[in-house]
Amino acid sequence: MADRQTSGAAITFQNLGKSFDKKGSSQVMALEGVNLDVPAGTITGIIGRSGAGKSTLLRMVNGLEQPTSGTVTVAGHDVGRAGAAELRRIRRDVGMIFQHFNLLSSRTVYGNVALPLEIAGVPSAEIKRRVDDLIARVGLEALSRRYPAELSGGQKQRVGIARALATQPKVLLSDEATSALDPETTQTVLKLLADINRDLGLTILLITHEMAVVRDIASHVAVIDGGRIVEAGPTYDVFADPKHPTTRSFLTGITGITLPSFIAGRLQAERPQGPSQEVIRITFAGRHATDPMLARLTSELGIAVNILAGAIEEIGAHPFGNLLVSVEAERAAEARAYLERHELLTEVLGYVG
Ligand SMILES: Nc1ncnc2c1ncn2[C@@H]1O[C@H](COP(=O)(O)OP(=O)(O)OP(=O)(O)O)[C@@H](O)[C@H]1O
Repeated sequence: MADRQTSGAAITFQNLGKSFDKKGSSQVMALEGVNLDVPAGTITGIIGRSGAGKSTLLRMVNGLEQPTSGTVTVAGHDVGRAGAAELRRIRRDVGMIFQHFNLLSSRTVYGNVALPLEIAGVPSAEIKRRVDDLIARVGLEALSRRYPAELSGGQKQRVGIARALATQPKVLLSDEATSALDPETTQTVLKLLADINRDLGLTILLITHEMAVVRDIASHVAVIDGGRIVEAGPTYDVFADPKHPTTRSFLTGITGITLPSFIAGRLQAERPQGPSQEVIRITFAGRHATDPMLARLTSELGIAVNILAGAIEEIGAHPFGNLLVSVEAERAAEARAYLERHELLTEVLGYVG
């Protein structure tokens, strides 16, 4: 994860709004009152559910959409007010990669990466030098004569990344770039993006609906919900102390820990009659992440806790973990209140009789 000194904002959204005309009379407010600084040199993640406004926000950065109100500033340029020539300059400074790669099927790997340079009128010897360099940077030297149809998804995205870097941009926009990839390939592409961020000092603004992507590479995060930024800051701070329900719900599922099948098969949503256990997910973060809270729950309140599954990992060198536990349903509310008082997050998953 990038954790570098930053020098000001690479992108600033100021009081940004965007509405679309809908068929009939009403309007869709895709974005409203968005204020956000994307610090230069960071990898910043924008996370939100489908329809939250992520793509619209991203598309404003390179002028593919115009704001209805407010401004987007990229490296000092007001994108919404830029004339044609200034917009061309901005677009050279802002590369973009896509979920479905958007490669030209009739061009080879080399041809796809060369395209932006051909359009910019770069001399062919210079194009060859730069394209060879870029293809090496993304590890595709052996495949430069292949066509997109002959590549895996991860290889196609590497071509997309090389092409986006061709004009030596200051900012790279990533539109769900790993959403179509399997988990292993996702990791290799995220690692490549992190390397590029570190080596080139490039600012990366990525949109995603997966908190795991944010956890893995973003030093900063903004959570978008219903067209508004509901929470933003350094990733660890947001993970350690999420304020908004949307952030909390994104966080609870990210470790991928699942209940053992003997419990999952018996889990019911309503508390049954008679003695039962409440199954709870506990998210550990912040200053209490490593405290022996469950032992204290038992010794201070006399509530026994059964551990069902768990994992602790690091986010930006800080501990962050999830535990699935069960406690006697009768005393579960008391147990959850105790844990919440000590700044742990709890979520009721169900009951077993
Ligand atoms: N060109 C358009 N015309 C009309 N409405 C639009 C247009 N583009 C987006 N919208 C609407 O704006 C809202 C935000 O859409 P947007 O595509 O930015 O969301 P998103 O968070 O990127 O969603 P997803 O993850 O599904 O791509 C949605 O209600 C969408 O229907």
